[in-house]
Amino acid sequence: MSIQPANPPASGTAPGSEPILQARGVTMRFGGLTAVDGVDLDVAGGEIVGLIGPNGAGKTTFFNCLTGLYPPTAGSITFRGQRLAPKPYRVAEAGISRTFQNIRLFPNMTALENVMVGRHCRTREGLLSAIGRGPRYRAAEREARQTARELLSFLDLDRHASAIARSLPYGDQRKLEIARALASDPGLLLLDEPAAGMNPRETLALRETIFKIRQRGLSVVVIEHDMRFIFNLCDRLVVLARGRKLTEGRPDEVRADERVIATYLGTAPGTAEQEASDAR
Ligand SMILES: Nc1ncnc2c1ncn2[C@@H]1O[C@H](COP(=O)(O)OP(=O)(O)OP(=O)(O)O)[C@@H](O)[C@H]1O
Repeated sequence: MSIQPANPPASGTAPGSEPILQARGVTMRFGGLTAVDGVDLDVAGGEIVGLIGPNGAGKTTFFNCLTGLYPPTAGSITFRGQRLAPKPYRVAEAGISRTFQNIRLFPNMTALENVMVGRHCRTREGLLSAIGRGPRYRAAEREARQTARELLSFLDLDRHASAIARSLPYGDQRKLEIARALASDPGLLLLDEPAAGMNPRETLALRETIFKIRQRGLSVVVIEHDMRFIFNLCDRLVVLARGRKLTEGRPDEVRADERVIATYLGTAPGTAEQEASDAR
């Protein structure tokens, strides 16, 4: 008997297919400190992967390497078969987008404008076109606005379209960051502690949102300290400790791994049913 996942990936992008992301031997040294030490990571199309580990394990540094914010000291990153140049705008153009641990919205712009900014790397209009505001510029602007509206609606934020970003409730600001990251039309979304500061109801809604994102055909890698959230979300978990990969596997495998329990978990995370009950 086969067990159907509760939220199967979009058709044609089943986990186990050719990886869209391949990171090999990624290493990042800061002076004498090796923050990330020879980490490999494969992510399949439509897969949701959790990156967990104690504080200082190197999770965010690894994200920073994947997104070109830090050129890794060693190793390579290949996305959709192309080796990535370690430059954030190149990585965004290639189709990897991210959110940050601390919210990085433009606080005094509206929600709609924040998402439109995220569309920028997909518009071809240069400075002269922008100054002249010719027909091509206006068409690109119209397209960006339409995409931004669609994404606000996808994340159930349409009522906030004209609101100034900093005035939004905290959970909605986090969702707005995701909308902005989706505006660049990525194939892979990296979320750095998306549930931080959320209440149980918001966390549960976030899980559903990430499943919906996967249904659009994206792969997602999530860093998160909320163990119940991450164990009930991911197809696969990768555990980092002191910059190295301690282990990886399905949530049930990782949950039972003695080293993970000793290094990080302490006790087993709660079930999806407990999560739903807390949110009520
Ligand atoms: N720019 C930097 N310069 C020097 N050291 C850094 C830098 N960024 C991170 N580190 C160090 O690298 C190590 C890994 O940090 P990192 O933030 O990647 O861990 P993390 O697993 O994301 O932790 P947390 O869960 O607390 O966010 C830490 O010892 C940190 O102090």
